[in-house]
Amino acid sequence: MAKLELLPAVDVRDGQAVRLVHGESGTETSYGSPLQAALAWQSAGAEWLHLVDLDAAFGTGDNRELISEVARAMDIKVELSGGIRDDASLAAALATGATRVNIGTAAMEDPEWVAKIIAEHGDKIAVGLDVRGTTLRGRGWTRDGGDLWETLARLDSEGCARYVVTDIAKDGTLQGPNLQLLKDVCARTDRPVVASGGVSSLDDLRAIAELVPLGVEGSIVGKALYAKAFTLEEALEAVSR
Ligand SMILES: O=C(O)c1ccccc1N[C@@H]1O[C@H](COP(=O)(O)O)[C@@H](O)[C@H]1O
Repeated sequence: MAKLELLPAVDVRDGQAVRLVHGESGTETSYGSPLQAALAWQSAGAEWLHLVDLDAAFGTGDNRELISEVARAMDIKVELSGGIRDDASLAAALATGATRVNIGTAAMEDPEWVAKIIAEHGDKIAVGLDVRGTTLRGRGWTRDGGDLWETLARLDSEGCARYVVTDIAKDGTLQGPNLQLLKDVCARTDRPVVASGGVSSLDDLRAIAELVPLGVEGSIVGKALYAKAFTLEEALEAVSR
């Protein structure tokens, strides 16, 4: 059976690595230098880094130069998110050498552009399905963006290669992932799914790994690593068999 990929997260706000609760602005806990965090995950054996420009996602500026510095310093694969909504921001994101980029708001607000970039860039484009219940949320998760299932069907028909599925109610809470949501998404698409939100323990990761045969390819891990609930080495070991 394929093993679950792990993507430790580095979310950047105002130049710092932070974690949010439910993705809400103002709930930041700061963890210092994004580059140091990213290098630490790489040294611990990560094969992927999930790198997010939160200011770009919230529309409160951007950390573009710092994000680029971090992405370029990595020898591992990078998934880049936050504020990628037009040709200029996509070009800047791809120019960092990121393995793939993750599109959130634009998939709801600018479907024609997203269909175009999926056609042009194939599996370099993932779409972030960030949901409360089954309602998508965009613009820093502050605005409703339509129905999950309608959007998933549309993106599937346009050839979207991969989805990053976040249950906002779980994100940053250490309350465990929404396994039912992941199963439901996998039942409606044959594209790989990356799980995001709520991982609190090695058992949570083992439970997500049980979904690999259904189509879950990876899991983002954020707060649990920063809170030292387990080490990345332990997490990689837990999902390696
Ligand atoms: O990761 C978070 O905690 C987060 C919180 C609030 C907003 C966005 C967040 N993360 C990432 O940003 C993209 C969406 O960015 P955009 O809508 O395309 O600008 C989302 O998919 C998450 O990867």
